[in-house]
Amino acid sequence: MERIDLLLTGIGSLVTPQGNKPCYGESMKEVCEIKDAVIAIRQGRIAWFGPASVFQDQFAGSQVAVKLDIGGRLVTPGLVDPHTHLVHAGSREHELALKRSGVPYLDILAQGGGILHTVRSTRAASEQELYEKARRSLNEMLLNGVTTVEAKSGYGLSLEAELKQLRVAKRLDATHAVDVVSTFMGAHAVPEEYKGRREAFVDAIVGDMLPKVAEEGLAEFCDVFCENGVFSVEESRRILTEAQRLGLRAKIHADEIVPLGGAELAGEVGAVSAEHLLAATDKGLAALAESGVIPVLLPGTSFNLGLATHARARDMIDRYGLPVALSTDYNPGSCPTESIQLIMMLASLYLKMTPEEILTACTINAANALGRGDVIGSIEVGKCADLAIFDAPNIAYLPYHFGINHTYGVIKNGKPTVWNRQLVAATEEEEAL
Ligand SMILES: N=CN[C@@H](CCC(=O)O)C(=O)O
Ligand SMILES: [Zn+2]
Repeated sequence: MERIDLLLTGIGSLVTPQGNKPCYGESMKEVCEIKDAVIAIRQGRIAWFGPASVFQDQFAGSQVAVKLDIGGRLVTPGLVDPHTHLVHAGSREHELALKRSGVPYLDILAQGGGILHTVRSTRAASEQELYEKARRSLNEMLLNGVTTVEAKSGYGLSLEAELKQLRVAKRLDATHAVDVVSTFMGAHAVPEEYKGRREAFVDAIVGDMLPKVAEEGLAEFCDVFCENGVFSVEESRRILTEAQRLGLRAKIHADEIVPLGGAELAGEVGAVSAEHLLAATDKGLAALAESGVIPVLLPGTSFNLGLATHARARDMIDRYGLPVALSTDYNPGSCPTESIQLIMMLASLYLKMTPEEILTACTINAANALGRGDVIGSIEVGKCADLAIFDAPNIAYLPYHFGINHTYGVIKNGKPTVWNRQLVAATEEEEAL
């Protein structure tokens, strides 16, 4: 083999889904496991992986720049978090007592709290303040084994404030080791100045915000909170269709609280993903399956909202053959956690997903929910060398031993960015310069 930049040896167990495409239904269980493995990395990409004995036989004489012994630990693809509200200011712990006393999420929003509280803080914050806060969250995610994350806007709800959020996400993508994929979500709530003038706000999204976001290349996706009292199916259709016309791909916060028909709309417009889906009907799930829409499930949100029901992952996988993905939904209201490992545990507990399905949902299916299945999400020759190293003997151990961080190391584009549980100094390129 040509020169190897980094050789990872002593991998106790390498576990990965296979291929670039989403894994549908039953195939979510079909992960590949190699014990006593080696991964060779060249120019940030995976050059070879397989059993150590085969490496010894075939490439023993290769020139290796750096060799790292993984010490018998578990290696998986870097985890992908495909649904977060990463960039925002402030927090909402003052709403905790209200929430715990049983006031519903949508009532808090209708009273001007919830998302609208975060909109006020985010509008008041400087770009640098937003950047610093989101950077700390990204560090937490990286320490959890995450190497790519999606970030939605939607706490600006005015042209300037939405652009401000999206510019911060773009800057983070350029400066932080974790890749940040941007989604424009101007349709996250109707802002106070448009109270009683919903149509005018949708006009502003379609007429002012979307064209500017597209022109400045600030987002790849467009998302809408399609929910009772937030945006109707008709309004969501109008926004997403216009976004698609401008080259953005569609995502939908669909059927989170009531079965409004968001899943059906996702199928109709050919959305890349439909997210939440707690209340999705059978018709809605069939529509996802027919159109190849990826369901992104967020068990941290139903858990933290104290709901008695969770998304029907078993039906989605077993009956509809859907390619389920998982995500934190990190946001300051319904799910203030950066911990994808907590989500793995909740997916096991509440969604009854197996460890293999959970790994697939957090890697190749999540990568496809971001349109990146060809470059990340599985350990394949030629793909980005994005890897998570866990202090765990096998993948079942991750949801089993809960409430701690199992990450020992993270390799991003072939470089160690977390090692021995610590961020490596050059994780943020800006600071390294
Ligand atoms: N449901 C809508 N949006 C977010 C919550 C945002 C917030 O409460 O600040 C979600 O996905 O859960
Ligand atoms: Zn969300």
